Formats: sequence, structure tokens, C-alpha cells
Amino acid sequence: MIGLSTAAEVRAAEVRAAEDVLLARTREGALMRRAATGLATVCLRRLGRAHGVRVTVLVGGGNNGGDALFAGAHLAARGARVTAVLLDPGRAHPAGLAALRRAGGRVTGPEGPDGLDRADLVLDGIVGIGGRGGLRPAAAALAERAATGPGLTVAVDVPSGVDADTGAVEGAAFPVLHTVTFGAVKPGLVVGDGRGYAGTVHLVDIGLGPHLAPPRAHQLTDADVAAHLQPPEPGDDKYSRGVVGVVAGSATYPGAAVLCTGAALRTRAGLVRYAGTAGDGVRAAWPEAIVTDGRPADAGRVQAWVAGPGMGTDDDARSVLAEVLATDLPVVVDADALTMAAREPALVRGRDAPTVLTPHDREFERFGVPVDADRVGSARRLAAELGAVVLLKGDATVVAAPDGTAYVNATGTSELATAGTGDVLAGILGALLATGTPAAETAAAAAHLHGRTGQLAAERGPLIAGDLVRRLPETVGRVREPGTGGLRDSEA
Ligand SMILES: NC(=O)C1=CN([C@@H]2O[C@H](COP(=O)(O)OP(=O)(O)OC[C@H]3O[C@@H](n4cnc5c(N)ncnc54)[C@H](OP(=O)(O)O)[C@@H]3O)[C@@H](O)[C@H]2O)[C@@H](O)CC1
Ligand SMILES: [K+]
Repeated sequence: MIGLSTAAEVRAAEVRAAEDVLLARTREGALMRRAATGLATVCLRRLGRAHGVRVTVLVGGGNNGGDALFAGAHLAARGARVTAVLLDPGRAHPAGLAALRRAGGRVTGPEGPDGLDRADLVLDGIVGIGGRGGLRPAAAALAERAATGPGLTVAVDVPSGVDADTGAVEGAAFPVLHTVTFGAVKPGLVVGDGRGYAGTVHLVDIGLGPHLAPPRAHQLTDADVAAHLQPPEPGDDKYSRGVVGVVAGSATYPGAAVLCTGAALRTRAGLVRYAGTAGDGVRAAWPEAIVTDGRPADAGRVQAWVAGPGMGTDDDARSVLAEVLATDLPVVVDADALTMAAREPALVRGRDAPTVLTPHDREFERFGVPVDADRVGSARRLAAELGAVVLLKGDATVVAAPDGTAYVNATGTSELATAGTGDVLAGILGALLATGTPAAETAAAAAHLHGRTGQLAAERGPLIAGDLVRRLPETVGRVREPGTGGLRDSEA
């Protein structure tokens, strides 16, 4: 599991680590030197060589600029032709500046010859976790030229102009191909608009680990999700594997029920029971499912329910949803069930068993809580308000629990923005919840698996929701063996 730490958490750890470093009688500034060495190493790996490479380093007036100057010095010492552009010449990090000059780097002001039009590499050391708001005009102009220029763009710690805690971008920011971040991955690199600005995220260990407070937000890896997808063991029966019940679809529109039931079946080969008016369609598509045309209570014993996809919002649908929510079982509330729950939040609020709501932005806002640029914060607010787990769909899907624990998904792909993929996610989630694992992490695992399946299906071209169902078993197999399957965790 990758911890996502806020700027304040990182700063507190930096203070404690610096005290440690001093006690150990190592040099002052050791953290910055570790950061700069890690940064230069990532750049060298990307470039493949240093000698003769043209590097422009954009340097702000804080420690982020200091990191960039020390990294520039490393590269210059290996033969790179480095130009440092000081945005705030009077406040550039003195030791970093001296190191760069000693290594043979050139230094100029914001108006000077910056070499951006011919650079092989541009380091963005304008501003890091100390930044506020969008970039100021001089910085914004340089960032725009760098982003459209020929050089490989690498952000130091955080892409300048991106809020490290939330991913919000309020004005101009610097979109880069790579971000080399120090000590801990910041949430703003993996969620909201910031995710699109950060490119590939590389984490450099500067020794903050033992000093960091336990993070409140996380990102799952394939290995974490594999724990939710264990193969059956001798002695397992259908109930120990988890039985899921589905209420979805309608006689006229059975598609959502077929996709949701299929996804549940394909995620875990336990048992899926379906109750509702799309029974004929479900029987025809999935003879393995146990189908009743009656009410949820007629379906037989289950360990979790999925309610909503394509079920409608009329009085019958409302009474079916109320019946499911009145059980003491985990329930996934999706699609039409979200519309009904937003009208009547008491249906969800009073529950003791876990409830997972799976809204996209418009469905979310029907609950009267806006989705703002801080998507994790927004999901936390609705989760606390309803006492339910909220899975807010997006490029990076966010899961929040009522106690504030949150997860940001790393496997999202824009190929998933097509009809029916939400029905598939609901089925995956129901199948995993039926095993009784904690709801928030389970919801994050479902989002991860859904995204991985999308990535796999998209390798063959544009995908439709049915492709996800077909590729699920193969994805489960690959996630169980992350070292051999050819699907990599993000570099973070
Ligand atoms: N602490 C440690 O031990 C370690 C810290 N490390 C590194 O330090 C970084 C944090 O450094 P930091 O605290 O000095 O702040 P930083 O991100 O450089 O920003 C301040 C500067 O930005 C400016 N500025 C602000 N907003 C702006 C805007 N919108 N547009 C333009 N400019 C703006 C602001 O100007 P001012 O507001 O003061 O006029 C000031 O000049 C961290 O991200 C990591 O890289 C690592 O070396 C590991 C060890
Ligand atoms: K930066």
C-alpha cells in the first residue's frame, strides 16, 4: 500500500528527520542532498547519458529551487550543459547556487537566455509544497514555454502550480512528463487535475519513513488487491467464498443486470443470486446464476447485495431497494439506487452494516454536497454525512470512509468512460464485499481491479463493457501474480 502524505505531514516528518540527521552528525542539508541525488539519478536514467546534454533548471526562491540547483550541479559535474534560470535572484538557495557554479553551470535571471527552445531536459524547481495558488505571471510564462518546448520535463517534488494536498489547479501550472517526489507521494500528484499535470510519479526515499505520521489516504498496488482475490482452498464452499445478490435491470432493459451479474460471477467463482424483472435476460446470459423473478427475500441466502443498475426509480424499485437496505448485509448502492437514496438519505443513514455508494459527480451532487477541486475532501464530507463508504468515480476514483480514511485509485483509464462500465464495477464490488472484508479497502480493491481490466481490454482497441466481463478472469490471474503478468504497478 502506498501512503499519500499531505504537505503538513511531510513538513513535520522533515523536521523530525532533520533533528535525527543532526544528531547523527551528518551534514546540515542532508535531506536536500538526498532529494537532489535521487532527482538527478531519475533524470540520468531517463536521458541515458549526461555528457553534452542541454539542461534548463527553473529555480524559485525556496527549497524546491534548492533541490533543483543541487540536482543541476550533479548533472553539470557529469558533463551536462546546465543553465539555471533564477525567478527570484535575490532568494535563490545560496548553497545550491554555489554548488551549481562550482560544477560549471551557468546562471541567469528570468529575462536571460534560458535555453528552453533547445533544452533536452527542463527541471521545474519553481515551487514545491510551499506553493500557494496558480503560478505568478513570470513563472507561468516560462512553464508554458517549457511545456511546449522540446525538452523532457521533470517536476521537482510537485508540478509547480498544483496543490500538493488536493490536486487542485487554480490558475497556471506546469504540466510535466515526470514528477520526482521526495519522502512520500503527495495526494495532489495522483488525484484531481494534479494527476494530469504530474505525469509518471517517481518516489525518492530521503529517510522520512520512520518520522511520517500514519497517512490517512492510500493507494493500493496489485499486491494489495491480490489479497482480495485469493483462489479457493481445499474445504472452501460457496458460502465461505461469498454469495452475492443482485437487484438490477428491468424486463425492458435487462442489459445492466446481465453486465452486473456477469461481472460478479467472473470476479469470484462463488455464487450469484439475481432477483428481479430482468430474470429471463440474466438466465439466458448466465445459466450459472440462480435467478428468481420475485423479491430479494425470495433469492435465498446471500452475504452482500448490489442494488441499482437499470432498476428504475418507481415505487416498486423503491420498495425493493428499501428491502435490501433493511438487511444487516453489506449493500452496494449504484446508479438508480443512488437517485432514490439521494431523495431519501434516511434509507442509508440508519444502517449498521456497511453501505458503499458509487456515484459519479452528478449523482454525488444530488445528495446536496458539491464536488469541488478537492475530490478526496468532497468524498470524505459525503461519507461522514451519510455514515457510508463513498466511491466517487473519476479518472482517479476516490474512496472515502466515514472516519476519513481514503483511497485514490491508480489504475483508471479514460477508455472506461463508456456505457455499462459502472454496472461492471458494481458487480465486481458486490462479489468482493460478499467475502466480508472491510468495506472501504474492498471498494478501493474493486476500483483497482476494474481499472486493470480496462487497461487489459483496451490493449486490443476501444472497449465495450462486455469486454471487461470477458477479460476479468485473466486480469484476476495477472493481479494475483504481479511479478509475472506484465501489468506493472505505477512507479510511485
Ligand atoms: N524542508 C525540508 O527539509 C526539505 C524540503 N525539500 C524541498 O523543499 C520544498 C519546500 O520548500 P519551501 O518550504 O521553501 O517552499 P517552496 O515549495 O520552495 O515554495 C516557496 C517559494 O515559492 C514561491 N511561491 C509560492 N507560491 C508561488 C506561486 N504561486 N508562483 C510562483 N512562486 C510561488 C515563494 O515565494 P514567496 O511567496 O515567498 O514570495 C517561495 O519563493 C519541497 O517541495 C521540497 O522540494 C526537500 O529538499 C527535502 C527536504
Ligand atoms: K516544482
